Amino acid sequence: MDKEYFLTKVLSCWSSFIRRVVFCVLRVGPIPTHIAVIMDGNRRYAKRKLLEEGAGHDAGAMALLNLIIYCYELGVKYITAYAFSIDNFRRKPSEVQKIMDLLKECMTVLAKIAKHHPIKVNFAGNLELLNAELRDEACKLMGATAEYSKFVVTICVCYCCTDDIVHSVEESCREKCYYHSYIGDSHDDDKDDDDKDDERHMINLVDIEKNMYMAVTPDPDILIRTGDKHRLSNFLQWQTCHSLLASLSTDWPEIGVWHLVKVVIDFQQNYDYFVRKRLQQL
Ligand SMILES: CC(C)=CCC/C(C)=C/CC/C(C)=C/COP(=O)(O)OP(=O)(O)O
Repeated sequence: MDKEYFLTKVLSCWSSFIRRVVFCVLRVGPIPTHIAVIMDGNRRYAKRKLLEEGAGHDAGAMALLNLIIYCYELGVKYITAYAFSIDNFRRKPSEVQKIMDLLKECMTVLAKIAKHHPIKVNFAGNLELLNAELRDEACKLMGATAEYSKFVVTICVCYCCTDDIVHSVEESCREKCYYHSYIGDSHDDDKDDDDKDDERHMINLVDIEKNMYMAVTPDPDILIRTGDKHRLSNFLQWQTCHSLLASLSTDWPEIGVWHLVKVVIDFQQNYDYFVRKRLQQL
């Protein structure tokens, strides 16, 4: 056997063994239910490594797939990734095309994984903005994995949180208008009935949250942003008001298992806060 191949195999078995041991130890404490990620720093990584720009996105896609596997092994139930914002359409056409090609490749890989593991795949965002072929692929994958619930991967494409809010308010208005025209106005003079009627026509928090693209997942416990930037970039700001923000200086393609471990330890050290906030929301 080739010596180099043998050494790589031994190292990979060893690191997978260490990872499993560390995950066992982490599982003694609370494990976050939902981790969301802003994958920043792909182009800077490519530049630093003297690679073509697209190679940074390739490495970023690989890093995402690895993180999905680590989260699955650790027992995190939901992972959500910001793959492409509506604003990203303003980037160079070649870069937009590169990310769309990677999206297609990721769909193929996730579809293969879902054949052997109960993984549900969601795409959140305005999918109307995708080309028809990608949109069909996305819908097919969502349909094929809809029954699974053990582990949920959500890829945010053509997504912006402000767009999600506007879309949800529009959807809620449509529902209420439908209700209004279907039930009809009450014509009696009873003030109590009128007040109840008004309430039924008003949009409330439950309507808005129910109609958001992200309604398929609970709010994230942790939001990780790489690339040494400390902003939300229009990603899940509605859903992250009580989330732990982990801003990492590493570029996305270099995120690894030890970053995940560190972030989860941070979550465990702040766990009382999350429990308190959750109880207040009930
Ligand atoms: C599912 C899927 C398609 C994932 C793989 C591709 C991937 C990592 C997409 C992220 C795209 C993006 C616009 C990242 C922002 O960082 P940037 O690249 O603009 O980095 P910079 O801050 O260095 O410019």
